[in-house]
Amino acid sequence: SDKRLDKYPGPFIARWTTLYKKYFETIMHGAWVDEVERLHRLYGPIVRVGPKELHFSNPDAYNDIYAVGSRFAKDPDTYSAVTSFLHLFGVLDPQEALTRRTMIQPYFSKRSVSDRTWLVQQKVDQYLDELLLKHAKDKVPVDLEYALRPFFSTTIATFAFPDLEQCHALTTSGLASTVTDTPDRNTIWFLMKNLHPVVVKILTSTTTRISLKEMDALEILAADALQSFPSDVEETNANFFHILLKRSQFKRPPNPRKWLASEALNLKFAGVDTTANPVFFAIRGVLGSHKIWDKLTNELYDAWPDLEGPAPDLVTLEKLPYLTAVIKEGLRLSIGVITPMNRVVGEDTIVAGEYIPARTVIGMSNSFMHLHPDIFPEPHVFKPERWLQENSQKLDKYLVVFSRGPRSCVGMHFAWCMMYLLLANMFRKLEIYPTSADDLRAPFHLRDDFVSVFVGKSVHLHFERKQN
Ligand code: HEM
Repeated sequence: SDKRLDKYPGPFIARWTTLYKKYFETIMHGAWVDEVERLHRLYGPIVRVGPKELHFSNPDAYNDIYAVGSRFAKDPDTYSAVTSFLHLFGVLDPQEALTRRTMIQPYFSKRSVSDRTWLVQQKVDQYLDELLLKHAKDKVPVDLEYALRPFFSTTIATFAFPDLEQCHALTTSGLASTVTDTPDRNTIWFLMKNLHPVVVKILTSTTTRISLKEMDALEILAADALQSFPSDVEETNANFFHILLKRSQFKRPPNPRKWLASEALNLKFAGVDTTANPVFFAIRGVLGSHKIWDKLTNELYDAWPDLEGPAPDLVTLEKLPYLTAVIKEGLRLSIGVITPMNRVVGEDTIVAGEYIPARTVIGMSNSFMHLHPDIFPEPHVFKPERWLQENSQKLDKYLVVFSRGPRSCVGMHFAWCMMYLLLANMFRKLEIYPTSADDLRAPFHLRDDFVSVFVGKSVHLHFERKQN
């Protein structure tokens, strides 16, 4: 036990062992954040939740821990499931991460996303056609909880590799499609974090099998890119690997083929569940209230009166206030990464006005921001209107779904682009028929598996094409 932290209140057992936390993470199926909430009600705004670990609940602490200027490293224990991978997300050291982010960011910049929006629109069109074909009124309804993930998985892969079909080695080996495939659920984080790797491999055999095949495919793509580097491909036509290689010319991580493949695999790990969850909450919330549903469809109708004409571009959609509020509300309720993204204090420091000694592990779950009843009254209710009041802009600083600062999400603009296009097209082009209105308003719970997992009644839908 670390005596320097004795002044912070918390359960006695947590002073001595991390098993207290592990018990809630694993045996209690991801109930750690629920327990932390209970502890804050009992002990106040700073709780000692482990021998070296403090959790904060006051919104002021969030900026101190995560925002611009934060120089804390990621906590090796929290991220142990990913530190053996070669991708950026698994990098703990802030300096190393800074260098690695400059290699990846250009591909996901606002400009680059705007240049590649047509790829997303193409995927949205294909996806809606598929929904209409498979889930028309006389067919089985779609289970929305599972139906969104494949869309994001294919769209992310296509966005990263628009030229996938031109890789001869992949198309002839039949491996090309594994890049766009997705396992049912992307992660079993706490299993990966807390069990021996061999046991994990056996237990997660489906995920592992698909990921391994996908890794093979990505390594072939990587070898291709390495062979043709330096390439004369223009930036707008470049794939993710071309940009990574260009930006890492002078200092490249060792084993470039494996590094590139790992970086690409992580895009799905980082981008599929995280984006599918808010879209699920947005659709569920809109369909759950006729008032909200009407407002959204009217706004979309005004922006896109003639369905025969082209879909509105991203810039137009970004200016639609109600659609934007619907997405923000989806993001807020989904929480994003729900687990406290723990950081290690390098030198003695001040957080939320308190002196914190070096080597302390500190963190704050996004849920303490997104579900704060003083900031978001009736926090569990889907209310786009809360983002549309006078002074609502001040709420934006409490929406921390992409986290903040030097380790915040690099795929943020791309995620917004996918959410705008999918939701606008879905609600403008499709008549949507939920099979049960009650299911849309049933209580739900969020399980912590790093990214939040919805536990509640799913949403089942039929579709028809709107005539105009
Ligand atoms: C709404 C959807 C998304 C949410 C809520 C989200 C949220 C986050 C959060 C909270 C982090 C920081 C994690 C941490 O510190 O442990 C993060 C990192 C990251 N995200 Fe996202 N993300 C989303 C979509 C995406 C997409 C679509 C991509 C790319 C395809 C992406 C790529 C990444 C990468 C590469 C990192 C690692 C950054 C680093 O380690 O410095 N994300 N994301």
